[in-house]
Amino acid sequence: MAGSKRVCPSSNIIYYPQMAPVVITLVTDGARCLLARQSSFPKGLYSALAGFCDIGESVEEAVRREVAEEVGLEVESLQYSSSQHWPFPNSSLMIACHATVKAGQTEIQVNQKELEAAAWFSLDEVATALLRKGSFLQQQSDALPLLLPPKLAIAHHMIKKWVERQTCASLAA
Ligand SMILES: NC(=O)C1=CN([C@@H]2O[C@H](COP(=O)(O)OP(=O)(O)OC[C@H]3O[C@@H](n4cnc5c(N)ncnc54)[C@H](OP(=O)(O)O)[C@@H]3O)[C@@H](O)[C@H]2O)C=CC1
Repeated sequence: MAGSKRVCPSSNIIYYPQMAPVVITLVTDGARCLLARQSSFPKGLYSALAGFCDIGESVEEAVRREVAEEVGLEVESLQYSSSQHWPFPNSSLMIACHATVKAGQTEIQVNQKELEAAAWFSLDEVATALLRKGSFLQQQSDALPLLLPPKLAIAHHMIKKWVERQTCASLAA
């Protein structure tokens, strides 16, 4: 709510709600997109790379740092996509970007402290995963295909946008 604040009745100090900026990046090498998972994710679920911005960083710097830290890749170019308020664990402003790495420099080095796995996925694999019917929770089972974040998450919409762009590009080619 705009203008939210609390005033301490004894000191009159005003406290405004805090919000943490988070960059979330969908990395592509031009043909594939990079998705990653943490061990805390439901089985089979992969998402875009996310991380809290550090103090003093621009969005561009945060994207480049997070991609380098989490998967050891250098971002060649990046483009802002969209944003979302995200209430978990505390209020975050998710800032979504699409990033491209150089075609010849795509070897992933997974940072095991942050991620359980990361991999490149083809347009077919991601498009098929997006089309799967049924709720996200109902899809959890032992033999799992690729699962993607639910529609309420900005990650879902970034992945969908990438599939749409790639599909248009491949039809035009
Ligand atoms: N809406 C969407 O589509 C998606 C949203 N997200 C959200 O993005 C956020 C970041 O993702 P991810 O890095 O994977 O998250 P994690 O929950 O893995 O957080 C990583 C670590 O960042 C540190 N940290 C730095 N600043 C903060 C802060 N202001 N608040 C909390 N922790 C902080 C904490 O480390 P320490 O405890 O060592 O201080 C934390 O454990 C999460 O809130 C996640 O829910 C992620 C993916 C998709």
